[in-house]
Amino acid sequence: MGHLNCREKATILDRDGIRRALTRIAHEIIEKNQGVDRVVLIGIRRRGVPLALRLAEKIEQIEGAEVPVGFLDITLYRDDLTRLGPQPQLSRTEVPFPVTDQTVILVDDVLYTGRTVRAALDAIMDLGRPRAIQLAALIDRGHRELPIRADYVGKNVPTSSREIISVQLEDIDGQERVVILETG
Ligand SMILES: O=P(O)(O)OC[C@H]1O[C@H](OP(=O)(O)OP(=O)(O)O)[C@H](O)[C@@H]1O
Ligand SMILES: O=c1cc[nH]c(=O)[nH]1
Repeated sequence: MGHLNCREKATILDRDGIRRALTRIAHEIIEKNQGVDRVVLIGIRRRGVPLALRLAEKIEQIEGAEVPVGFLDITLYRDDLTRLGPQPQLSRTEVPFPVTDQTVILVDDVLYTGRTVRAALDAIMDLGRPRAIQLAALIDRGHRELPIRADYVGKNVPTSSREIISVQLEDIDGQERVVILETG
């Protein structure tokens, strides 16, 4: 990733680590929901998308049931971009199934302040009335600014605010790892 003036500090997860974390989360999703009847996955672009697809694949392998996967691009909903004014259109959003009465599992790579998730909740509420919304994050790095927590976490990583978590996935980045970068 193109983070300027960043020093790589440590690898948090390698390829196997990411795979194992997703396998565990897939099992936890099935257990918490007593199966996946009326469960749908929605990945937040960009890296929540391949993560949601991988979870769906694992759930199908474990449970033998297909779980619908949708995608949400919430950039225009972020409450720190209000200078742009109201935007009538969500770009590249695809949720081709009803969310009403479904348990929606939001999937993202990093949970930080919680602002992206708050915006995603707004976007989902605009689509219908889910039975419940749960959150899966590959990395929870702390520093929440809103009362939001994840139901499923790949790895909790205590960070300072000068650090950046960089999730790199084969599908987008050509390699598979999670690293911690130090800025400044
Ligand atoms: O909890 P938050 O403070 O909202 O941070 C988490 C979000 O930040 C990242 O996206 P970012 O906007 O950096 O874009 P990217 O996915 O292109 O890196 C990450 O993918 C999460 O969606
Ligand atoms: O460290 C961070 C914070 C937000 N989003 C990321 O991808 N990394």
